[in-house]
Amino acid sequence: MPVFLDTSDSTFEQSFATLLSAKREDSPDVDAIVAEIIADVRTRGDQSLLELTAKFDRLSLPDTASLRITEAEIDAAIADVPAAEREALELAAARIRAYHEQQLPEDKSWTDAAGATLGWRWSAVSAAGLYVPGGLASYPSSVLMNAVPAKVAGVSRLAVTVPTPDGEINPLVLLACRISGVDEVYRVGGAQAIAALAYGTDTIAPVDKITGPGNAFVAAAKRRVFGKVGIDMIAGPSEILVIADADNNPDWIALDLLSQAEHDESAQSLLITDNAAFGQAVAEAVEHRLKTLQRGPIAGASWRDFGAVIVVRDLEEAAELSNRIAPEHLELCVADPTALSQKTIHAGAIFLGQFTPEAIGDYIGGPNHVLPTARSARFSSGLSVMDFLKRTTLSQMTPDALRAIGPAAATLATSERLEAHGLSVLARLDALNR
Ligand SMILES: NC(=O)c1ccc[n+]([C@@H]2O[C@H](COP(=O)([O-])OP(=O)(O)OC[C@H]3O[C@@H](n4cnc5c(N)ncnc54)[C@H](O)[C@@H]3O)[C@@H](O)[C@H]2O)c1
Ligand SMILES: N[C@H](CO)Cc1c[nH]c[nH+]1
Ligand SMILES: [Zn+2]
Repeated sequence: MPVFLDTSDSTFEQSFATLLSAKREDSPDVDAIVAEIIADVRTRGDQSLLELTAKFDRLSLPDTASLRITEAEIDAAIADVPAAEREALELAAARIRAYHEQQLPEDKSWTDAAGATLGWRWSAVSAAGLYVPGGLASYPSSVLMNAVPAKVAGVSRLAVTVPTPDGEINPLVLLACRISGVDEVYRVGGAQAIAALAYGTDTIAPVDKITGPGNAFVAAAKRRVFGKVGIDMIAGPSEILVIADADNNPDWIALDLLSQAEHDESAQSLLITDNAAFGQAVAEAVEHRLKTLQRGPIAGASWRDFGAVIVVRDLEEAAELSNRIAPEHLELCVADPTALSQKTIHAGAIFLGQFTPEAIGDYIGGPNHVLPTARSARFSSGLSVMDFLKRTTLSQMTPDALRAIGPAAATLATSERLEAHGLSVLARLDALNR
């Protein structure tokens, strides 16, 4: 992929199509392994969890009771968390909670002209399961982003599964569980954790909805249990699109692009600018910063590996391209970000103005950082309180309401050749007219 694309070049559409089509599929091998693991957990329950945990996480547990991380173990693990990290996590949780409380929808009920009382009611799923990836890939912030909305929605039982490779766990993950009100934590990972949450074992009671990111085995397992339980989404590699004019600090923009690139070697970081010289300055700043990064998949990499600069004629064209990209994260570093945001309608999350780096949204802003990737922002949204709620419709007829609309129901039932349907209405109408 060339680093620079220009919409006025004749080859632009072809290069842009290549950018859009970059995606990752799970291999059929992974799916076959996952199918076997799920079947084994369904048949052998906790015994299968113990064996798979020993095999994949190199952790031999003495008995099934130790699959659960006890409150005392959590207390011990979080005791030494430095105050600054504890306070930052607490501030993040409070801000995420306050934001998600605003999302709570209202029940509705009204009586229409026929006299029918109609409406709907929201209620939380009874139990939710949250998968937290293990090892270095585990983010305490992601625990908050999943667990807090579940609790705000009113989920009464929230169970977390997290692999503990070689018995190790990030204490901040446990602290985030504690702060956000998680009820149970299990040291189980991979497809076996998803199977246990979906089907239940003697130790892990089944849940109704599973959320949370994970590797290819976790993603394949979530796909397979969907239907038995609800799932949030299958999160792909991170993406960021920055639209910036020349009135920006190239180094700030370079760091924003790198902030998502460092999540994953398949992450994508794009800059759209109406000023070619500014685009060049950002590309140079990226290369410079890359030399100084010590850790992660992009240390030592080149900008060419994960990003591109697209030079456009004007911001109108930038908005059009942005809508075709439908990025997970969209930063608008332009003079009037609000005006531009009204034109950029397909994006998971929008960050307005040069003082709103995307990293604020990852941790502390308040909105959720679990967002649609791989262009799915065209038709879906980030995780929210709504993911843990369902809507039940309500209808109540009076005799007059049944007299008014019942005959039409009976007519439609007859036209669909559903005799009992029609009779269930007509029997009541007969009684009312007697
Ligand atoms: N999108 C996000 O917000 C986000 C956040 C954090 C992590 N992630 C992603 O989560 C993933 C974390 O991956 P991870 O592997 O470190 O942790 P993980 O917890 O997702 O997976 C570990 C588990 O995978 C299973 N596994 C590993 N090899 C296996 C094999 N050969 N056969 C069957 N099962 C096997 C094991 O059960 C192991 O416990 C990464 O892909 C990362 O990008 C995404
Ligand atoms: N940007 C990631 C996916 O949107 C979430 C994250 C967690 N920690 C830091 N960032
Ligand atoms: Zn991030």
